[in-house]
Amino acid sequence: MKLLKDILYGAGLNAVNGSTDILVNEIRFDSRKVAMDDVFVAIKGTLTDGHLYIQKAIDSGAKAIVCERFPELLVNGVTYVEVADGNTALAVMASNFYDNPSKNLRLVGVTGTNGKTTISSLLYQLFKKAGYKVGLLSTIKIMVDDVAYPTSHTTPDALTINKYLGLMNEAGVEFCFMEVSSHGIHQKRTKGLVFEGAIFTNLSHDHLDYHKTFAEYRDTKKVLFDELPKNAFALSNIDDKNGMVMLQNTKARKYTYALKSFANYRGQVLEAQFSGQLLKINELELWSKLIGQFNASNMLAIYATADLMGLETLETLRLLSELDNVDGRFQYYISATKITAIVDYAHTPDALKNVLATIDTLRTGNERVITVVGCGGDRDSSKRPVMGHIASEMSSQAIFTSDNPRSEDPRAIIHDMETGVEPQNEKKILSIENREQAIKAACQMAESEDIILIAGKGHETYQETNGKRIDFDDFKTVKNLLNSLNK
Ligand SMILES: CC(=O)N[C@H]1[C@@H](OP(=O)(O)OP(=O)(O)OC[C@H]2O[C@@H](n3ccc(=O)[nH]c3=O)[C@H](O)[C@@H]2O)O[C@H](CO)[C@@H](O)[C@@H]1O[C@H](C)C(=O)N[C@@H](C)C(=O)N[C@H](CCC(=O)O)C(=O)O
Ligand SMILES: Nc1ncnc2c1ncn2[C@@H]1O[C@H](COP(=O)(O)OP(=O)(O)OP(=O)(O)O)[C@@H](O)[C@H]1O
Ligand SMILES: N[C@H](CCC[C@H](N)C(=O)O)C(=O)O
Ligand SMILES: [Mg+2]
Repeated sequence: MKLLKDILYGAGLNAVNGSTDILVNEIRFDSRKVAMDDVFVAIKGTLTDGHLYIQKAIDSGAKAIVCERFPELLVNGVTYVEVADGNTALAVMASNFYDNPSKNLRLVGVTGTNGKTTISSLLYQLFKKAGYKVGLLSTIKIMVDDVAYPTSHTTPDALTINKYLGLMNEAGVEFCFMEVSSHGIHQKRTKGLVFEGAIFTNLSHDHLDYHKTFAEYRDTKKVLFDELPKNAFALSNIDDKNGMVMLQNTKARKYTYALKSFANYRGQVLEAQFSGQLLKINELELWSKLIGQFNASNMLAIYATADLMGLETLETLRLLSELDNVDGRFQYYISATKITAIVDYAHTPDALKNVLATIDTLRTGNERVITVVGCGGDRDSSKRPVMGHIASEMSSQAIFTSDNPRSEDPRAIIHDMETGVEPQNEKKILSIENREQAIKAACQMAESEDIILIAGKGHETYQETNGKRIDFDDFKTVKNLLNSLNK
């Protein structure tokens, strides 16, 4: 139990009705989860408005309500607190509730369209290898040092974030790396966290269903940098045209990294092969098992962060060369007949283009590239024709299929992808709604030395249709199919 007035410290109160000198049990923002003596925070959402459920929360035992406007009828014995913004109040309250755990961590946030999971997971691995206790909040999982927890979001809600940061405090964790998604920033899930640094990777087409315009999407990401304290570091990829924009208004110390332009941390690919690449970072050389220009950029961001956080240079280079790819990011399997199957989480046009360009640089002869790809339902539909175009243009054969159709008709999603295919590429495409059948068709078509790319789902172990998740794993599926087809 905690005192309501302590939890509310800094939450931006406009008005109070009732006493805040009361003990409350838990903070809840979903009336369906409220129990006796909880405080309920009403949030205006995208589908509904938490203010509609205030009475329900009280009926379930809430003894305090935090909201943006008081209901018409106030219930005796319940404390009502009016705040300017429900999401901000929730984040501040969550931080107070768990004793402001971010203050006791060296916390770094990673934002950008692509590369967040790769960079934060590899930073976690790097600092672990260097002997520290480390935390991670990523799309794939949450790590409290060695203990893994499942997660449903890239950047979870503020209560979940602070709960895990609190567990990290208890476990003696010193460093924590977290992905900061644009939804997370927009919904203030990270508000009030004390960051030691922030990293910007890149910005390309995604989530325009939610943010409406590219400028709004960019400005949302920028908020992470605008809110950094003076002693923090702001590290940005200036190969990206929005890299400098991120640094424009920050009070933090500014650092840049780039493969193509002059920057504090400059990188260059000296040599590339399937098993890895040799990079030059400033005047030093680094071997990386991760390949592709985009991973050279990721390695540069990781090296720079380690440097800014005080890790010793030569030790960093040695440990970086040992790091393995993250699950579902360019994860490959070579079959008995030398067909290479690559599973990659490319679910944006830019990522798909990059991964296909990387595959192209690794081709040594006439190998064919067969791409299996779909686009998510209930997500930005404007990326579908663009991804359809890229897959058909950059592959020898593209098979369009389903990738978490959610509430949408999978055939309609595939149709959206098909509209992006140029007439000259039409003969290169095939549409197979069932993802397993699509992968099977790719395996049947492939011959020795050919490359199969299965894009979009990466580490995911499910296919989501109409709110139901069935087990599905691209990597296991392709491996089993290649074996059972004696390929
Ligand atoms: C679009 C979006 O981001 N939605 C998030 C948002 O939900 P919402 O705005 O839809 O909420 P709502 O359903 O309108 O409800 C409003 C409020 O009423 C409350 N409510 C609702 C019903 C009821 O009976 N009682 C009640 O109290 C809800 O708990 C909520 O507080 O707030 C919820 C709580 O934090 C999130 O779980 C939810 O994520 C949904 C499930 C989601 O799919 N989000 C994705 C798009 C997302 O956030 N993705 C990013 C990654 C993107 C990337 O990296 O590419 C992420 O960080 O994971
Ligand atoms: N720096 C980068 N630039 C462009 N593409 C990248 C970069 N890093 C990774 N990718 C591509 O994007 C895909 C997703 O990478 P990753 O999971 O690291 O991104 P993310 O930002 O965490 O994505 P999400 O928004 O889903 O959390 C990878 O599988 C790869 O194809
Ligand atoms: N973080 C991204 C992941 C997309 C992954 C793809 N497999 C899909 O389901 O659309 C999102 O929630 O939009
Ligand atoms: Mg991620």
